[in-house]
Amino acid sequence: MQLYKNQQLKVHNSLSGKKEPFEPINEGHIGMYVCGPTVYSNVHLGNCRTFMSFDMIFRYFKHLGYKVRYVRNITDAGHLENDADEGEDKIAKKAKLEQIEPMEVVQRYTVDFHNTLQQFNFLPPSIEPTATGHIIEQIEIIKEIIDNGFAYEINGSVYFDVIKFNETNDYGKLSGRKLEDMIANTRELTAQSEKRNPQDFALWKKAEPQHIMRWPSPWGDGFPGWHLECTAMSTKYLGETFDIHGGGMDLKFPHHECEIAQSEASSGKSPVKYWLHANMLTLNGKKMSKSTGNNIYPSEIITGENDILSKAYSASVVRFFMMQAHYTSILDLSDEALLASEKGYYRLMDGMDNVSKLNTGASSDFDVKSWLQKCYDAMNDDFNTPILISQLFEAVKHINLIKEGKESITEADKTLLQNTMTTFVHEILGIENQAAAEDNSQTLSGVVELLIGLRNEARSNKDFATSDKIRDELIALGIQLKDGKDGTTFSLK
Ligand SMILES: Nc1ncnc2c1ncn2[C@@H]1O[C@H](COP(=O)(O)OP(=O)(O)OP(=O)(O)O)[C@@H](O)[C@H]1O
Ligand SMILES: [Zn+2]
Repeated sequence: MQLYKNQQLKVHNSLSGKKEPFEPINEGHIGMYVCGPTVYSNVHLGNCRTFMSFDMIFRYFKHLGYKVRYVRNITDAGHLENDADEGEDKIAKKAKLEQIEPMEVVQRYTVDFHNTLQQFNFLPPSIEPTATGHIIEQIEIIKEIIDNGFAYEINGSVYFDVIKFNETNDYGKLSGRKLEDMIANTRELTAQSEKRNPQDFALWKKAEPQHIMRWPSPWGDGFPGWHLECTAMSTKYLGETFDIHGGGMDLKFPHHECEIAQSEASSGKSPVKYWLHANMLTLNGKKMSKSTGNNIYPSEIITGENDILSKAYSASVVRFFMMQAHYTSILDLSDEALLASEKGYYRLMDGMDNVSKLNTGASSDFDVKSWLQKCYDAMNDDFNTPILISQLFEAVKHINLIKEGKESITEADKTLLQNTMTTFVHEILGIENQAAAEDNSQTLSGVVELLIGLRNEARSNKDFATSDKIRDELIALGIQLKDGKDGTTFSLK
């Protein structure tokens, strides 16, 4: 795709609070980091919404022709139960509860995360680093921050000195908070706290003897602070200053504020040009959240096994529902909203099926080129997917009128319309045609059954060269045949 289409692309930068023209640091290239999940439990639909917003953004950048390096991490250590650097490590706590190794917890929920995202047709990120794989990098950053005078060691732990940092830098510029207000509003330090000030945050925590996830460091055995992990992994793969940092709104403070402070205190540079924040999915008007139990899991929606919704909804319908809201708006999940999305989804898929069957004429009543521009205008206005979808329905309206013979379209416009619909719906919004996918899988089953029949015939004729050839070539295509007493079955590898 030609780069001219992004000339007007604007993105909402949380740092300035404004929509700004998007200009990458290196022409034609984009570095994007998104905070990944802490893998201590199954991802709920709220988590999925944030990752889906950035999947759509990743897809659009790729479509515009950028070379994108998209880094989304896995937090597999160091995320404590609360923001005050107190409480247990979320993963260690779960491991104790289930009487398994912390790394078994990590593996179990990383697999769940990947499976869930695959169901929703996500593209994999370019790099998916883990926090525990980057301990050395984190220790190096802590040393720099200490050397620059912005952190102190106490009792085997290292804390970031927020008050010292704020003397020369602005702590709070992302979240719009003022340190004086934070100090005024903070409760007194608890007696057992070793921090100099309640606003200080942990870069490194000393591991108590019973803490399993521990690494050696210049300050003794311990583990890294959650905020530091993202600084280490983003700068390692994207550089000291990169284009986009994303995450849910709930991470703006303290997590992202601390990331800025850590970078400024180590490299002296502001780490990110554009901070993008996705808004929350709510249920009954409240944020979906693991800790409060106010949530629904994707598998519960797809199977319909839940007490909240009246029926099951497919992953494609759920994705369509999410894309109908702007990524910076709150979205509430309800049966009515999903039912409406389901109707809309099928109307859109029918429209797309009908385009190819349209009769063409000498002129067009539908100005496809200016419609196409409106689709780009919507996406270039801070990825406005609801406006884009209203444009897609505008096209469906014309498709139906052309089908009924009330309007006409030229062959060239029909091709452009068909290609544009496919591009925006499948490639950019990532919405699949569920029925077509099911049809394809039925066709595949039919073809494999036919080959199994031919192989059986060859075997009964003692033509083993042919029967082995069919089996081996299917294996090469990723299809495994299994002979049992009830006949031959197949599975996809
Ligand atoms: N209700 C929600 N809607 C949208 N995004 C959410 C929601 N809840 C969490 N997220 C996002 O999911 C991502 C993964 O976060 P993480 O694994 O740390 O979840 P969490 O904070 O433990 O979840 P929870 O808030 O449910 O306890 C983060 O980017 C976070 O902003
Ligand atoms: Zn992060």
